[in-house]
Amino acid sequence: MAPVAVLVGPPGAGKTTIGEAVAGALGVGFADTDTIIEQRAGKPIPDIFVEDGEPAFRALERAVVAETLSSYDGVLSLGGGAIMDESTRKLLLGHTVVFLSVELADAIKRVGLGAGRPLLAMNPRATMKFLLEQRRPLYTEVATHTVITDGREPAEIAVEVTALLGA
Ligand SMILES: Nc1ncnc2c1ncn2[C@@H]1O[C@H](COP(=O)(O)OP(=O)(O)O)[C@@H](O)[C@H]1O
Ligand SMILES: O=C(O)C1=C[C@@H](OP(=O)(O)O)[C@@H](O)[C@H](O)C1
Ligand SMILES: [Mg+2]
Repeated sequence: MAPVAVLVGPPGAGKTTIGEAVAGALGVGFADTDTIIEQRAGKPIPDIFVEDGEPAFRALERAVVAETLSSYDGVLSLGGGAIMDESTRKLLLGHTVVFLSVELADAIKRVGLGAGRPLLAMNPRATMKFLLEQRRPLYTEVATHTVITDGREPAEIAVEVTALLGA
């Protein structure tokens, strides 16, 4: 069993929003690893970062991604930093992976002051700029498809992603 598609990209790319819409269009389930992590931890992501630390979040994330990649058959959205882990990147090989790309201006507009995203809690613009530069090669490495989202409405992006999945 494997997800119909795995969505990756930086915070604000629209992985959660587009993933839900694509799953709806395909008539399949939708899962977001961040939601599963919150359920497992019994608390929201910012609380995990504050109380347990980022390494604890990343360990939980690695386990949840590995599990869902082998057992989930709907559309799966990952958290933006999941691809930082080398073992996760290896596990993505052979999957249909859609990189939703977004540049700094739109990413910042979409995440605002970073509420709910602990990495962006301080200096959201500078942090986002750094994350985009650091991670772009990794998103590209794991992607089988890339969809540009800047200046586009979610509905239009979802139609493009659904079409490239052959549906
Ligand atoms: N193409 C888009 N245009 C404008 N706003 C968007 C777009 N995609 C997502 N958003 C908005 O940006 C915010 C972040 O989207 P989300 O799906 O949570 O992104 P991600 O899961 O990649 O971090 C949400 O408020 C969402 O409604
Ligand atoms: O970029 C990151 O490292 C993170 C992105 C978040 O998910 P989104 O990309 O859905 O915002 C969430 O997993 C966590 O706050 C860490
Ligand atoms: Mg998300």
